[in-house]
Amino acid sequence: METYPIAIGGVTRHVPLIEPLPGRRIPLVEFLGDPELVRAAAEALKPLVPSDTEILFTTETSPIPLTHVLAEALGLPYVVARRRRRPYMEDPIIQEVETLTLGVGEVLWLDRRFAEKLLNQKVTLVSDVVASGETMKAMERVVLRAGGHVVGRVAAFRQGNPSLEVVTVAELPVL
Ligand SMILES: Nc1ncnc2[nH]cnc12
Repeated sequence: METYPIAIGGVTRHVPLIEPLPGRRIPLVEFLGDPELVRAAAEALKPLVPSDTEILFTTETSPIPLTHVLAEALGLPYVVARRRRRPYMEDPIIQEVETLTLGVGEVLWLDRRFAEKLLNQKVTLVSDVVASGETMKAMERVVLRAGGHVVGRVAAFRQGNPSLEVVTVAELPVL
């Protein structure tokens, strides 16, 4: 399989090049199962999180370890939006995502007991890769609908030109 070198915080990985849509090849970032890469990215992101942040907000799945390590380093709690409905969810916030970066339509689900943690809180959104920006936009909608305030948006990697302002550490090419 063809690979591409990505680097963040002094750590390099040779990751698969995938073609989610014809004619558009992207390096596939994967934080799951890679504590060294997660730690390097979290260290690099830490100073970029606004200092008035009270809670972090992310989505399944790859950004979870990154957000966990970042939350620990900052001493902050975090909340995770799911990408599927879970049977135990009560009165969840359901938010559509208009994303085609990975070739799939998405929906974010946030159980009410976690939505309540965002109420009146200053929230920073955390992602692994921001490409179109549509996932971040949907995350922002979830926070607003939960009664929180977005004070920051951070992602480890930027790819192309996201449609909203996001602070990132490193750049990924679209090949
Ligand atoms: N290149 C990428 N790797 C992993 N997740 C992504 N989400 C959007 N772009 C991605």
